[in-house]
Amino acid sequence: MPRLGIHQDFLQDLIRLERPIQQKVVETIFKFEQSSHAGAHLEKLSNIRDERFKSIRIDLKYRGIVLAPESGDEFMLLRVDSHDKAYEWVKHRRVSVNMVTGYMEIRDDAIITDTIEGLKHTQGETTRPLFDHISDADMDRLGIDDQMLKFARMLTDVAMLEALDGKLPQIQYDVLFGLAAGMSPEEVWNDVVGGITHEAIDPEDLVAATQRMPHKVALVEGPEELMELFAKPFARWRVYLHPLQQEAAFRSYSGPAQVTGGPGTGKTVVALHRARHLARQGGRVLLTTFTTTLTRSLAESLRLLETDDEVLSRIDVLTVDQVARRLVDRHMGKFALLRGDEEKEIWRRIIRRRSLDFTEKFLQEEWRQVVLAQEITSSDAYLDARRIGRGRRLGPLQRAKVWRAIAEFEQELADNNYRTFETICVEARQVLCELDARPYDHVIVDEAQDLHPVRWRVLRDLVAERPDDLFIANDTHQRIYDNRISLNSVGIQLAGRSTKLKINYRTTEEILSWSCAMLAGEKILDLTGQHTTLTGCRSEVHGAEPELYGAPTKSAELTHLVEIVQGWLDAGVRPEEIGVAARSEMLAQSAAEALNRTGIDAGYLSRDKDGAEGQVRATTMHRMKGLEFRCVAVIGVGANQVPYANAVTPLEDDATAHANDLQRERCLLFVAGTRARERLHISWHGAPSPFLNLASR
Ligand SMILES: Nc1ncnc2c1ncn2[C@@H]1O[C@H](COP(=O)(O)OP(=O)(O)OP(=O)(O)O)[C@@H](O)[C@H]1O
Repeated sequence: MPRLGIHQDFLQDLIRLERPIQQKVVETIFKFEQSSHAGAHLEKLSNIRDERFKSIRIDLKYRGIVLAPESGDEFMLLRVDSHDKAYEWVKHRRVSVNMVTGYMEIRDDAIITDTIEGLKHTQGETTRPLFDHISDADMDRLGIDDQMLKFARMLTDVAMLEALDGKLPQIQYDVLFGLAAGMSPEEVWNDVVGGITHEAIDPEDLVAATQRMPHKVALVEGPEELMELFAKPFARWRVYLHPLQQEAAFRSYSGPAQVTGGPGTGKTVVALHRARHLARQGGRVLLTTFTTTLTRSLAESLRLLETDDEVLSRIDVLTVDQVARRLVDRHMGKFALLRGDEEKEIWRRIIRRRSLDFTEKFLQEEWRQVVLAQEITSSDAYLDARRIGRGRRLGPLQRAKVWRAIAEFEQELADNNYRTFETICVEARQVLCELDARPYDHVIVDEAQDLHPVRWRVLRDLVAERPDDLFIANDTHQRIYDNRISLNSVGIQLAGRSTKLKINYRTTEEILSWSCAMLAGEKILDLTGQHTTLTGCRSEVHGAEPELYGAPTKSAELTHLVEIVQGWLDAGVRPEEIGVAARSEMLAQSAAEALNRTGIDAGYLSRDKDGAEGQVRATTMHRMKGLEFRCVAVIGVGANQVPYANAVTPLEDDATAHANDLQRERCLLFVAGTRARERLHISWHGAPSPFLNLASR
């Protein structure tokens, strides 16, 4: 039976077709696949450059362009358009096989030849060629063929290259784009070309070329799946993975491994595919992340990816705290969870009783960031402990006083059978030590950059040390809490098992580069303690520049927000595709109220509550982490709100902590901005945040 696949590079055009035409495309594809003789559906085209292109009738007016190899049953749908436009598109197109990657490529031959001719006449002596630092040998090694080399050598600026996007063979375009963006040939090789085929390449064998690139061709299973692909283009990740994503998700690792990459590069997608892959092989998998909001979103995506209940039943999607709590509940009996306000009250009592010159926030953090993080259980160990980034310096006497306060706090927890999330984790490890077998075969962690060391230790103990035990998706540029750890310190050695993704699939290049500028110059460390950067992280989609707006007052800012959101809704964006983020809960709630007052249905996203269908989502910047929206408004980005003064240690108390806190606030704004797929609106009242000046410089 013939099969008609869809090439990913052309899917976007199919998605833009009107719904009734999409429906007819679906019917055509399935009629084609059910026929015993595919040729009967295909029509020969005259006066075209490459006769392997055929046409298929969609209806009276529309035609599809199909690539039909000389032999075999695998066909590929490339384009659907009105009769004349479809013909115009295919007239000068040529298909070839790249002699380095072995992949099939399609180009508009006429436009490339004409451009080369045109450039011959316009070239000045003084303009420096764009690629004069790249040798022919490197170009050849990266798969640039003769025609493209001629073209590349004539370019003097990247805009000339971008003008031909969609007309050039896609991977060669990406190679040139990467080199023009300053990537070295090695980086381009690793990131774009992604490997070399060791088979002999036959330039005429399109079937073999197509088989080498399964990630580029979707063979959809049935009409429903295809219609869904059209309706939810952002679910494309289910069928197409970049070769690096593919490699990271399906490889077998000899121990813990990680996938890193800037925002929107598909780390969560890799984590989801890996969870399914390991569960399909029979493993018990924990897919875990930071917040319950994120576990709900992961569970939803997982159900899109896998429909087999038996496979799904082998994957638990839980936060680390939920897993730890289950273990402690089951094996240690009931306890009372200490609420945040109750904990503060205990610290306050201790401070009063002991007449201490510390705030309850300081003691709380000292307990979490030093004592629990380093598993300190004695006064001597605390006196010797490293307190990097803890703000206020403590002399020996003060340390002794703090330790007494902490010991009293821990005693009070024990006496009253109280637990905090962190102490539950500590006890969960004791439970795990005594179990005969570990509960999971594989643990997959998403948004791992923010986990506290006590949670990392639980994760380490949930699975025995074995191949494919831990898989960690993270981006430390998006670290928004105070947990700077090195994995080595919690017994997790990556030993180079690491993949870095660079193509952003979520955000436009305009939004991405604006957001990245906010972190320029910041020294960010990865989970192994090495310096990491966002260099090379890029998007291939372009759109509007982020909009910035300063209002005189908070109420004027909210009025403007309502207008912006209304504008997006009027343009056809669905309410749940709009996110509003603020630094404080209060402002995010005010935004939801302001929208509701004008008749726009908006809901506040909290720990326990997602927004409902048909509602604009408003929430804190923290809670935006890991989510995405078509349009995002980040509000309250004023000098008095971002950075948030209470979250920043004064410079005079501790310069390191001060710098760390400022960096974290910057990362927070970066996270909020990079949630936007198409439109980003940033506003403030009063003076703008100093971070914005830096970002727009
Ligand atoms: N191979 C792909 N093809 C098409 N879309 C993709 C692909 N990989 C990821 N995406 C889409 O890109 C967006 C971002 O993916 P994902 O959330 O996995 O990125 P991330 O790296 O985890 O992001 P962040 O760190 O910012 O939370 C999603 O809409 C996802 O569906």
